[in-house]
Amino acid sequence: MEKVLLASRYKEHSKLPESYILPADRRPGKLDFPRCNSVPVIDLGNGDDPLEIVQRMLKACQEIGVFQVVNHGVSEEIINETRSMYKEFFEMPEEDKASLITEDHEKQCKLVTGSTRHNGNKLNLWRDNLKHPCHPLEECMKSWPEKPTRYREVVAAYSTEIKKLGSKILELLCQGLGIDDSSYFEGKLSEDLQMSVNYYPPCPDPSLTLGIPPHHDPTLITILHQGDVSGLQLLKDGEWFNVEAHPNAFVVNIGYQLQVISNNKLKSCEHRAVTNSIDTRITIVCFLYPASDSIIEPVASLVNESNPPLCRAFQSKEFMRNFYSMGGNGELALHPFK
Ligand SMILES: O=C(O)CCC(=O)C(=O)O
Ligand SMILES: [Fe+2]
Repeated sequence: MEKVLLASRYKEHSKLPESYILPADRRPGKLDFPRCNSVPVIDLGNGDDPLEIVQRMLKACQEIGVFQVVNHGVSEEIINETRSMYKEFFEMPEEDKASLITEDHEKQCKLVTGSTRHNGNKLNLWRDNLKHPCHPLEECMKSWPEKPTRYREVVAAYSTEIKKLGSKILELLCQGLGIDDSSYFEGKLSEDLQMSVNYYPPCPDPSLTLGIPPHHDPTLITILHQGDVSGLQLLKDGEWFNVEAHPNAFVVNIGYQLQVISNNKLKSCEHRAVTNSIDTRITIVCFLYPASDSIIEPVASLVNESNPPLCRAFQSKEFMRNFYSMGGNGELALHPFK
């Protein structure tokens, strides 16, 4: 347990523990990265022309694979309640969280250390993370934390709202891709929702460590709330950029499986999380996945002579297995299906 909660335990210390110092070629180094001006903030609820919304989304997904949404329909009250509940959760005494720390792969709800395997190397990362599935809701809730006492009620409401927002975004992307069947992503293809909440305490030397190393999300889409502390960075043209924190916005990332379905028309972006020395940062990340036995393949109408199919059809779970064994690299995970 000592190892697991190290990041939050070291919160008060002035020096970064050795075990968190990354090899020189993996450190973020300088910290004053510029903001990425091409991540648009798209207003979903202000009566803007739906066609224009779809075009802006599509452009962002083609160029960088990330956009932010405001007026998204998830109430401020639910967001604030969820954020304050998670702050309380991560700051509870360790004995209240001990039962969630487990190596047991069968356990659905897990509090894990910042340690991760990435490209075969074990790295210690400056974060604590709580993960659990949210679908089917009633069933999954039984495995969720019992403390804070309002946990299950709050997260059930939050995840239900995020699921609705996810459907709305997928419907708009479906239009943007010109897929005739507007319900293409409904049902099994967007059935699974995983909650993953990151707690990054202030870090004594953010230039030497990372919160999360560079990766693509293996999802359909990811809907992330970063509150008012930035730290999410994306790689564009070989350089890192900050995604500006808008407290009312959700960041939407195109996941690798959606890149495949769109036959490369929508791009999944490589991103990472950096730490800072002043503010605790909490990010609430909802991963929208296809059901594990869904068939993933490029949409037929997006395949033609100049855009040959990226790969053959596969089951979502086959891709996920590869993705994890390839250290979070989407391109390598897709290779066996080429
Ligand atoms: O916390 C963040 O800003 C990034 C989180 C992320 O990329 C992830 O959980 O996959
Ligand atoms: Fe991610």
